[in-house]
Amino acid sequence: MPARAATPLRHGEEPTDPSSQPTYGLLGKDLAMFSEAGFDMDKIHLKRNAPVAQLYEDAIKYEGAVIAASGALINFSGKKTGRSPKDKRIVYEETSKDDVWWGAINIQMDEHTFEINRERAIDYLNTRDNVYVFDGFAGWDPKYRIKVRVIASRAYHALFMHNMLIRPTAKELEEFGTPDFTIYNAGQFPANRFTAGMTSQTSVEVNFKRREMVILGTEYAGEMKKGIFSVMHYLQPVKFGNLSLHSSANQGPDGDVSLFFGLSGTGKTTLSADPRRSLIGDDEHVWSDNGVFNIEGGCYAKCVGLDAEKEPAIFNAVRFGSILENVTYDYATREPNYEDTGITENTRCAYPIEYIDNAKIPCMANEQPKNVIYLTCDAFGVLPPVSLLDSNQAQYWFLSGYTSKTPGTEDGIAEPTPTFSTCFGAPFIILHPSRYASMLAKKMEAAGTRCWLINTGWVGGAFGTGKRCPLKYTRAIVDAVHSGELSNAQFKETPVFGLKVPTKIEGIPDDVLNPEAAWSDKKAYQQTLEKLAGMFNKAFERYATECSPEVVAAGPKL
Ligand SMILES: Nc1ncnc2c1ncn2[C@@H]1O[C@H](COP(=O)(O)OP(=O)(O)O)[C@@H](O)[C@H]1O
Ligand SMILES: C=C(OP(=O)(O)O)C(=O)O
Ligand SMILES: [Ca+2]
Ligand SMILES: [Mn+2]
Repeated sequence: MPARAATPLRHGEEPTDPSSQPTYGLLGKDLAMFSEAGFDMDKIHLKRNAPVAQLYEDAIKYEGAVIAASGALINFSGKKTGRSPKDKRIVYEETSKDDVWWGAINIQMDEHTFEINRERAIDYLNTRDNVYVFDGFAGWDPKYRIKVRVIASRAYHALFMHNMLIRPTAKELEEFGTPDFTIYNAGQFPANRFTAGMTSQTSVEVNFKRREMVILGTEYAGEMKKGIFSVMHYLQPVKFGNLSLHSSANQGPDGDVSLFFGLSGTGKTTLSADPRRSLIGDDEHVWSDNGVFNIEGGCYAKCVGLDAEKEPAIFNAVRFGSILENVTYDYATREPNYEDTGITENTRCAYPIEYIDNAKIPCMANEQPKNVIYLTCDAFGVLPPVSLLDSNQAQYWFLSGYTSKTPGTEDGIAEPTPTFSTCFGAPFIILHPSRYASMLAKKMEAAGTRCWLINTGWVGGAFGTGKRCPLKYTRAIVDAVHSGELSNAQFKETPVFGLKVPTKIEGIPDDVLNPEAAWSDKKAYQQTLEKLAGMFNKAFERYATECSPEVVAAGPKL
């Protein structure tokens, strides 16, 4: 932690010279940078890397935040409580245009429109009394990390990125210099719908040439962390030859590393917080020649139904410094109500990674992953809770990215919605999926990594009739992967999908392991299975020319 001011303050006092404090002020050379960017430095009160308590006080004073019984800060993100993928754009410019996979995920924006929106964001920030800056790093490996600057209108957004980026030491902050990437977050201030190319009041846009991101018309804090993830999904492969991963990662007592891929809400954060293993990170990683490193300095857990018994590590991370987003609370006790989905089902908590007891700091491992786990949330309830994939299947399932979108994580999603989210994170990829997939296949082959498919979604019937696979069973399956029990198991191949399913796992009822047995209506099971297989075949058509015939053949057979 950086040093604090030497002069003790009395109640209500502000430091007379905030710039004398390394954690708070700005040096002369930094100030010039802000003036050049268009900030009205005579007018706004710019707070850089402000102390956590100061951000609390400002969020309470100006934004209506409250303090929860455990000391966490409860905040609300306003109208938007999930990401807005339809409003995300990438600037079309000569330095990156040949690498970007243009289309519905990476929607083009022209340079001029970006500049209009950037100016609009800065003009809005100039109308504020307080503007918050957080300078930090993305990427724990010093060789591959980038310097990120966040400029925001809300204290809660600064605290969020304080938690989610890697916090600099006082010395690193003093020597920070020019950032590699800057986010201008104007929060609630809308885009102008009459600006060419704007289709709504929300705009989240990335410009690789200017190394900037602009956010207008959404206060959902997740846009910032996933925005930096998109930046890393471009920079790591293109500039460093590294593979960026939408996965969590942890490490066992013998050093073995596991990666858990999965779209939002499938279980990356929950399953990687494991008392028997140290946590490397819950969401965004990079696989380099040296091993695996986390991009972030914190975690962003879903809070719906959060329970002290079932998820103790996450429950106990909700304390002073953590941000609860869109969680309601009891007025008298200030206890959060994790059952209430009145605002959104996508309630969240953002906390620094060291709030998890067995976090591995620095968050990296000089080991090639031994196990890769694909988490799929199958809303049809026909995929087995666990199966072993061979290398062709591993590539096929990664490109397919079959899962479901969970309620609330994206604007407009109200119930689990089946989707093919390539690379288990389509909204965040920048390059063509086959570039990530072929890097992954090479790395897994070189390291002899095993690949498992785990269905954290429905069992015994589809969403509506079946139930979500109980967490205790999924945890038992993950334990069986790590203990080696599953490597030595007997497997049986399923019809249609050709998945190798273990015939027995300690602690898991046989009818859970075998989805057909779990469905009471066998005919409905068969029909649903075939329907899903048809969806796979259709979805894979677009990748058929991008991979080998063996990979294409690893799909379902009807
Ligand atoms: N079998 C299961 N496996 C994993 N998560 C489950 C399971 N059943 C219910 N859940 C719930 O689903 C959610 C998973 O969310 P999370 O771990 O935050 O996903 P991600 O990190 O991939 O976005 C949590 O609220 C968790 O309690
Ligand atoms: C934060 C998000 O995802 P995840 O649950 O993967 O962290 C998100 O999709 O907005
Ligand atoms: Ca101005
Ligand atoms: Mn997560």
